[in-house]
Amino acid sequence: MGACQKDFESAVNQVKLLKKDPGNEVKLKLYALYKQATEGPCNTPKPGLFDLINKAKWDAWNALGNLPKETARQNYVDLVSGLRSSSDSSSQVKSEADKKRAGYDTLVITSEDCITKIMLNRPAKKNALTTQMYREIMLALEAASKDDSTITVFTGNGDYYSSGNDLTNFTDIPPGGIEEKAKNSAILLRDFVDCFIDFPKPLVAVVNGPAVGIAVTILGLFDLVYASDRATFHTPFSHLGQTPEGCSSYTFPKIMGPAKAVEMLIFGKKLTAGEAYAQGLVTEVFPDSTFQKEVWTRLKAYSKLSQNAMHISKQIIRNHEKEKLHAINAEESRILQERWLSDECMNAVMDFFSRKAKL
Ligand SMILES: CCCCCCCCCCC/C=C/C(=O)SCCNC(=O)CCNC(=O)[C@H](O)C(C)(C)COP(=O)(O)OP(=O)(O)OC[C@H]1O[C@@H](n2cnc3c(N)ncnc32)[C@H](O)[C@@H]1OP(=O)(O)O
Repeated sequence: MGACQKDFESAVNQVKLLKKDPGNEVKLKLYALYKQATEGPCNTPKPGLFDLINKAKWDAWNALGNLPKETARQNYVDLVSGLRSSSDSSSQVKSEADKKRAGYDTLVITSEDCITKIMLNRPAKKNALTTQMYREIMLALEAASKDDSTITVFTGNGDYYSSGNDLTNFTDIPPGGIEEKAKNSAILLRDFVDCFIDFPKPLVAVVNGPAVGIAVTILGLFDLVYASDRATFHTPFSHLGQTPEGCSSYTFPKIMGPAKAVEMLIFGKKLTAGEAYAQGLVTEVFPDSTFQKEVWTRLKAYSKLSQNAMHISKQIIRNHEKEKLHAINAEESRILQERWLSDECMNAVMDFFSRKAKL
């Protein structure tokens, strides 16, 4: 039986009494279901690119498509009921999420010595990027662009930097179907990459281990890339029926020349850290045993340099290409939206999961 208006109103009140912050993804789901249950399908204008929070809310609501109001009401009540039972059973235990900077479930963000560090934090999944993670990274970049740090650093927790897009993003299909998912994912990808193109402060990647897919391509938009000698750089797009993103169709040929870019982006050649350094993708390689110590000593020294001079220098170096990069990003995202619906891509994703199932 569907939830009645009274159940729904009671669930709305219970949300305000939750003991534990349910995290951004759940809050977005609650928001979207609430709007759908009370107002029906989203038909308000889409917020601007830099209005990140309202845009994330709009995306979440819009993703519900034509879900009937009654179903949204029931889903809201079910979600709140699940949150209440998990919060009751875990209230004694301080969860991992509580220890992190509030509001991020998939990242650990710290600020020290004028450096904001954004650490990808799904080590058991090799820091594969879920849709929640893409959104949290955008929010973290927005916050870092405004905080008083001089430098922003990305790194990964565990043995991987990141294994790229989480392939479960392909299996989590909403009621609107795969076409709608592909459309929304292309918007998400475009917005995600735009945040890197526009990021105003020096952006540093501390590549602690292997990097795959979008975790590699986006490096072309970073200002410094430091790599452990354990790191590798792999863009297996053709193996996955996919095509380059992160503006790499432009930045990689520019950085390493077309011949080497083609080896990586079309043929999926995996580079060692030394090879990536030789091609100009990596600024410097360090032995893994001293990697953290050497890199952070260097970054702490850099972070004391004049903040304004560094930011203005970055604008001078990057600004004249921004428009071009945005156009390339839009085109790469548009092409991928089609690719994701192809049999080649679907079969490659299924292969990954069926190989896992056989192990
Ligand atoms: C309808 C359209 C929706 C699309 C939504 C798209 C949103 C934007 C997309 C932007 C475009 C991005 C493109 C890319 O990034 S392409 C690259 C994608 N990545 C991969 O293909 C890597 C896949 N993973 C692997 O090949 C291996 O896991 C890896 C070599 C990374 C490590 O192997 P190893 O044997 O050492 O470890 P495991 O495989 O056992 O991994 C441990 C657990 O982690 C899970 N895992 C790892 N990586 C991923 C991943 N990328 N996606 C999902 N899951 C991943 C793995 O399954 C293991 O999990 P279990 O312990 O539960 O088995």
